[in-house]
Amino acid sequence: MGETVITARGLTKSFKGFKAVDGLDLTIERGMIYGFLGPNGSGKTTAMRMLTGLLTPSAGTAEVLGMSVPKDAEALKYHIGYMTQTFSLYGDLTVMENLKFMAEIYGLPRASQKGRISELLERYELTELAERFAGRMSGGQRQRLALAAAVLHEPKLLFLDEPTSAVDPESRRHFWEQLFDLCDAGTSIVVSTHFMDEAERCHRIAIMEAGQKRADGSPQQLMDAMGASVVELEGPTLREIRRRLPHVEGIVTAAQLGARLRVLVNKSIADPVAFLTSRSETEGATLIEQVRPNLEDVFVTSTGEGRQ
Ligand SMILES: Nc1ncnc2c1ncn2[C@@H]1O[C@H](COP(=O)(O)OP(=O)(O)OP(=O)(O)O)[C@@H](O)[C@H]1O
Repeated sequence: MGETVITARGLTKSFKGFKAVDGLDLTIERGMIYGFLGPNGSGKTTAMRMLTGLLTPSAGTAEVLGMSVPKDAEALKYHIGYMTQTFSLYGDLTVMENLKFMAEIYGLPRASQKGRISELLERYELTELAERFAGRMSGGQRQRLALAAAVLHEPKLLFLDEPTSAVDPESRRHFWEQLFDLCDAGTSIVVSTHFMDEAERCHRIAIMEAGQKRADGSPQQLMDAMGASVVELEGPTLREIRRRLPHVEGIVTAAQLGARLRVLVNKSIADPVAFLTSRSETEGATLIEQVRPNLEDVFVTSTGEGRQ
């Protein structure tokens, strides 16, 4: 096993008796992009805020970069970067002023500030925008500025809370390339998302639901270990089949995707295609074939909708 950057045991946060994060165990290794995948309210932000030392856990322990949080939060802040869900820089300061301000906050030596800021302006395509007020920038530009600010002090560990929720797919792809560059240069990254395609890019993910971790592993491991087979059906009567199937024992879920019905069949059924073909509920189907699982299937089988 590699060096560990985060270890959490039983991490819990209650707000007036409501457990936003409930007994979270985590082991995150260095050099990894680790994703929290979960719907709104599943506890991703709360977990991150505890791991950055900003929020005191109600129970459990966490060690981040060898420091105990929240006790060592002050020292930890110089070694981590945190990009929050909402833009946290100053709209009425320019790009340059924002970065200079952050450089002061992080205590970057004056002599190296200028060089580091120009390097980041260049890397994140902000040089031309240096005098623009941050409040006047597009979603994608703001996101690049927020990332530049979060890595100004060359943190060893970077937390990104739903970083691409407000940007278009092209900017999102570009942003992920930048994350892989950072990762390649030795930065470990923890990122939260509710996008499946984004989670699929992570080296490892935790699937979160109602404050608890439902699954943990690489996307491939999770797909391989899934407790269901995936079968797709075609035919003119898909909506009827869709209505009938959920009542059949052994069917986990059925959902239409374009011209196909995607059906998750419990792994206990050895030949899912033969099983579905023999059922009267699939009458009218012109094609029944097994396909490869994707992360959304894993998500469905490990969260409330599909858990047995
Ligand atoms: N300060 C707080 N006081 C009370 N309840 C809170 C507080 N912070 C979070 N919660 C609740 O805890 C739950 C988890 O919230 P959290 O923001 O961690 O989820 P999330 O997965 O990050 O979702 P989102 O994407 O919406 O931020 C939610 O039900 C939320 O309303």
